[in-house]
Amino acid sequence: MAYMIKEMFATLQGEGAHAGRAAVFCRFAGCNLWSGREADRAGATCRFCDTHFVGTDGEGGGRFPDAASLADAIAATWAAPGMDHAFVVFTGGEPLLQLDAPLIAAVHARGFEIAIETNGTLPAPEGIDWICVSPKAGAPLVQRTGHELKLVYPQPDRLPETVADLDFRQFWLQPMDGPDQARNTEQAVAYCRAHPRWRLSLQTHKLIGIP
Ligand SMILES: C[S@@+](CC[C@H](N)C(=O)[O-])C[C@H]1O[C@@H](n2cnc3c(N)ncnc32)[C@H](O)[C@@H]1O
Ligand SMILES: Nc1nc2[nH]cc(C(=O)O)c2c(=O)[nH]1
Ligand code: SF4
Ligand SMILES: [Mg+2]
Repeated sequence: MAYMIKEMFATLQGEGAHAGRAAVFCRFAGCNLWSGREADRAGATCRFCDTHFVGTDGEGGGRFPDAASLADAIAATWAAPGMDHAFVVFTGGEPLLQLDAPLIAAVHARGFEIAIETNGTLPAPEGIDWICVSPKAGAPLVQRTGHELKLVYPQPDRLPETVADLDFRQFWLQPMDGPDQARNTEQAVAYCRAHPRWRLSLQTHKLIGIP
């Protein structure tokens, strides 16, 4: 099948357990919780999104006709000289609308470890090495296992208590970026101090001005 990619770039993972690690980010176009149009934001299920994911017009984006062509592009974007610790993060938009077994196999064959950032509303296929689920208020949580759970905070209708006992290795609170970012960060710090299962995830790429 063809894959629609908004953008693809080499950077450091900014968030969560792998923060600071070199990675290719492959951002799929489209999401099931928001159209991506500002006019629709107020009526969307997910209203705080910080990302442009409509279309295929970004740096390194495009329509890739098959898994081999997309995996080749990901390998060409990897910026280090060898494939030691090669790492790709599939994100979006919602990557589980498109990520499938042929693409996982093709990217593994080129030497990558595979991570995903997902809203958890769709089941993840087998073979992903690191699953980060970020539950959203008002959306079903289908993918209830994984490696890290990263909750954007605060979401009054998706409290940390409702997901803290799911089968994940690590639990992160990520302050919601936007007009209340400073207050949201204070509240996330307070929550982590009172509930030590939870760690603070800062969006470090934004702090240092890299993509
Ligand atoms: C843009 S989303 C794409 C992947 C997937 N759709 C998801 O929501 O997990 C990537 C990550 O950014 C987080 N995120 C989106 N908007 C944010 C915001 N305003 N502040 C903090 N984190 C945000 C998401 O919760 C998710 O963990
Ligand atoms: N550097 C960097 N780290 C990230 N971690 C998750 C991101 C995302 O948009 O999914 C992201 C991103 O957009 N850039
Ligand atoms: S689910 Fe993810 S990509 Fe979709 S609107 Fe929400 S944060 Fe953005
Ligand atoms: Mg981002």
